Amino acid sequence: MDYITVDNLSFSYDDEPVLQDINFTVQPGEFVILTGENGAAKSTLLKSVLGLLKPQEGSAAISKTNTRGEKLMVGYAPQQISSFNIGFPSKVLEFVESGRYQNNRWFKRLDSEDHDHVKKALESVGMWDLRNKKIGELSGGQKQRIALARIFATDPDLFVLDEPTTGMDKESRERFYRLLRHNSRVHNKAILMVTHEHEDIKEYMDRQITLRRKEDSPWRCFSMDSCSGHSKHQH
Ligand SMILES: Nc1ncnc2c1ncn2[C@@H]1O[C@H](COP(=O)(O)OP(=O)(O)OP(=O)(O)O)[C@@H](O)[C@H]1O
Repeated sequence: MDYITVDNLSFSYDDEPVLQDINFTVQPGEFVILTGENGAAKSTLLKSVLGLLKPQEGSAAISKTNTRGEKLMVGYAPQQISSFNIGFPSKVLEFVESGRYQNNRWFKRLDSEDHDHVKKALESVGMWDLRNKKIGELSGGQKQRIALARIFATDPDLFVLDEPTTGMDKESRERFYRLLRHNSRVHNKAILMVTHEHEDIKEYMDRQITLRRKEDSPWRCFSMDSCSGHSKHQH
């Protein structure tokens, strides 16, 4: 079963072709990174996968159900997620807890398991100690971390993350990658993450998809290994 299926996708902005003939799949349990230089249309590809942009040719689809036959939940972190403004709830802990409520599967009073989950999510981004802070008092980088913690708290089946570690130091990044790897290997989640830091991530990820182009043509998947849709990943 594939959580993401991209099939011969081509996309243009106002007749300006940016992506051509993209093919790949992402399966549950896989941690896949998407790389390419600035302007390689990585964000455009993520938005096409999510259905926020409609490709002119081909298709991108997300499975409607997870491996247990339930509605598949997606956790999306767009670029510059830290620029969000929040009215209520205003405290870090409440904000992350609200992610736990948002998921319909958890539409009940939060129990100790939920509180554990929220605590782990905040610890994973190094923000547990600041749980009682008001969001308005946080720096941009701290807002980014709690936004990611909230996504973890919703417990999605599929993570779609656009440069989530921007501004994090190496130690924080590695802690974040470890958490993603744990989510994919142990909990069978799928991860598609745009990143520039492909050196220190190599030991954590399963597969890398790179967008490159030849001369003036639009961006394409580079490397048939990662773009052919056949994963080497074993469950
Ligand atoms: N809404 C838009 N309208 C027109 N062109 C756009 C739009 N959004 C992006 N582009 C152009 O499409 C190309 C791909 O942009 P995109 O943001 O997807 O690339 P990216 O690989 O995510 O870049 P970066 O690494 O800098 O974040 C760029 O040339 C960009 O200028």
